[in-house]
Amino acid sequence: MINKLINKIEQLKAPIVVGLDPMLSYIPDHITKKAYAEFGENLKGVAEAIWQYNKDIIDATYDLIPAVKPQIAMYEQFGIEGMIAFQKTVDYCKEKDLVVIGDIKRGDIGSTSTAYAVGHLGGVKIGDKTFAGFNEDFVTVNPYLGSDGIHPFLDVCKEEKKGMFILVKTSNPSSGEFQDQLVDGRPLYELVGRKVAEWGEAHMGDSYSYIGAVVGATYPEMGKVLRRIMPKSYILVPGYGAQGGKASDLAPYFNKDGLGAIINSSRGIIAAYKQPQYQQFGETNFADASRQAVIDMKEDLYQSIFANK
Ligand SMILES: O=C(O)c1cc(=O)[nH]c(=O)n1[C@@H]1O[C@H](COP(=O)(O)O)[C@@H](O)[C@H]1O
Repeated sequence: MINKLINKIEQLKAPIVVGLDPMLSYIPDHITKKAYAEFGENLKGVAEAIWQYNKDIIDATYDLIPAVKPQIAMYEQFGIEGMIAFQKTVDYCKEKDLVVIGDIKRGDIGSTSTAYAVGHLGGVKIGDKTFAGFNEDFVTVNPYLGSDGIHPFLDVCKEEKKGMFILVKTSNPSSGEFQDQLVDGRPLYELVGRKVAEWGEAHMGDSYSYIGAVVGATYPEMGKVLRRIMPKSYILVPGYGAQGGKASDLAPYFNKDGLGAIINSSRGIIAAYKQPQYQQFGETNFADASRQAVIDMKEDLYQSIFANK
């Protein structure tokens, strides 16, 4: 799957992931009204609205982007109905040939991690048939329980030819509270980065490992160091746009081959119509605003990162 992701990034010249993090407050009235009329003003109605909103955004952007990252919490908050919307979104994106990164941030004791890995990347055998669960292509994984929480994911990734992005240095303001603590004189995130590189070397695609890392766009200095520590790991970079990460800071996340990083934007794309620069699209044409925001992000990254290389 890492080979497919890289091929698509190269083909489209777009190291971009659109984060599908729907919030009820982003969904235009015409969509919620229709969904409520059909399914009621309840969780089923909300889930239908989320699904229709996602579908319109996917239809408007899928030809420009290699990958999407649905964030499971945004669906989980609506209970089982939200999870059905999550599954419909994953399936639809796969129909559109997008690489799907399930942002699930899991990681637990070994036996529990196995269940997470099977549920999201693998399948369960019932009788003589195997049934896939959510069936994403990649997931995000939290390594801070230690390697027994990671190994089950490594095994399932190898078997299913899928991949994962392991949290190394997260984009949020308090990420340093624990991740920057010094261990033998080096920050903890570096130690985790070294482990990601080590796991990655044993799980290589053609040129990059299918074991990647998450490093926030908001910490470019650390991104530079981590790029060197994990040369063969793809870096998923959240924090561009809504969290203040700037394209001009992102060059160090890429390798000399112009590859090695993929930049996520969620609110900046899916709720673009709410931003002043896309106001002219209006609420009705929210998906066209998202398309324009993807085009602008691609240009922004190109000008800042690749134009002078
Ligand atoms: O794993 C992630 O994707 C992630 C890691 C991280 O360090 N920071 C971070 O923001 N994310 C996710 O990336 C997305 C960022 O959303 P926006 O800030 O709206 O672009 C959310 O889904 C976050 O959960």
